[in-house]
Amino acid sequence: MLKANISHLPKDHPKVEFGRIGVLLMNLGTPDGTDYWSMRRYLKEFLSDRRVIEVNPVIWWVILNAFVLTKRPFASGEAYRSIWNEELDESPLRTITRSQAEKIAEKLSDAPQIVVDWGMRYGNPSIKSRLMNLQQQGCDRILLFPLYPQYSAATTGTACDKAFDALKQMRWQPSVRVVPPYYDEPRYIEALARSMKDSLAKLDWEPEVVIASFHGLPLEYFQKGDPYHCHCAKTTRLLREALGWDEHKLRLTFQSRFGNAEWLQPYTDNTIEELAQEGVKRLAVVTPGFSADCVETLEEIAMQGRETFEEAGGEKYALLPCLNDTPDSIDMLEAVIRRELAGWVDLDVSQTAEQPAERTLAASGTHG
Ligand SMILES: C=CC1=C(C)c2cc3[nH]c(cc4nc(cc5[nH]c(cc1n2)c(C)c5CCC(=O)O)C(CCC(=O)O)=C4C)c(C)c3C=C
Ligand SMILES: [Fe+2]
Ligand SMILES: [Fe+2]
Repeated sequence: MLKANISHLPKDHPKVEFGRIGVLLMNLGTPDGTDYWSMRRYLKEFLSDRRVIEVNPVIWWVILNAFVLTKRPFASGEAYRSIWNEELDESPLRTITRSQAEKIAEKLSDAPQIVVDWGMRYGNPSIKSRLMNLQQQGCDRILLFPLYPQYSAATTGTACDKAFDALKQMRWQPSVRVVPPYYDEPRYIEALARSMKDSLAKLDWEPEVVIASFHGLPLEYFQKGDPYHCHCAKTTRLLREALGWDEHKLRLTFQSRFGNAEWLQPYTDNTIEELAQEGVKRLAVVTPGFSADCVETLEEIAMQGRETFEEAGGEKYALLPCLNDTPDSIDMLEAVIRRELAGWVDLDVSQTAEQPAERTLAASGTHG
């Protein structure tokens, strides 16, 4: 640990230590509780984000306050209650993200100058509070790691905005790097494929079809140039190749629609229903775009999805878990971090992640 030369400063000037490197995992966020006011506070912050809702802000303000925030907190609160981690009184997303940070920190203990922390774009712990904390611990270089394999302005973009907003208020800013989206990293695809095989092996039945369901996005955002759809398509194509499956066995769909506009298609709920109506009896769903299980996977896919499938005539249904804090997932995240820290710290790089061999300069709009 280096000590700054502050001999020219007054005696009561705070002691300044620097030389540490911060790694900040950033995920979406989560309410502090499932009651109306906790839900409302969380949804208000989320749905006031102009990266998430791109409609006219004045019109949206009226709709949000008059309609959405009077009803949605009740429905969302119920969904969160059905998956809440009662033991720790928090949402699964928060439990898993914290565990990911703790496990990564342990794996990086060969470099004691690295400090790993985690923060949420909406709700707590806020990205700003964690950045300040890292700085107070002596981090003058910080690696921001948005935990979204596929880039979207509505997730990765806004998480980085929030970090940069905090940096804007600092006199002495740390140097910052951002981990790129990892949708086509070989280690991510391999981890997904292995995790799927393990989960499928635990079932006493074999699915006829597996759906790869990603969080949706309004179609208009894609038309304006958001690469999210292409990243999802490429992840799915690489996953098919890794599993040796074709387009009928592993289908790409999009879930969690909000509002009345058209979103990316095909829709997960409609696909689940159509497959059952077409006579598919055994169906599994995997959600590769979520780095951790959350309300969108545990409630919408595991519970609502099952109901949809069974009501339409399906018999066997399973949600395959996200990568979460499994050893494979932590190894993959650690490898990406080690690679991205190159030049900042002299790390054992035998464990770093290889860059995808085939990532090329693709034209925007190129599909998977
Ligand atoms: C209203 C527009 C929304 C857009 C656009 C959107 C994009 C988007 N979201 C994720 C990942 C997650 N979203 C989660 C919850 C969630 N998402 C929206 C709305 C939009 N998301 C809402 C209103 C909610 C809250 C729950 C609800 O009321 O339905 C979560 C789960 C958080 C948790 O605590 O469990 C995740 C993760 C992505 C990847 C994405 C765009 C690509
Ligand atoms: Fe969302
Ligand atoms: Fe695309």
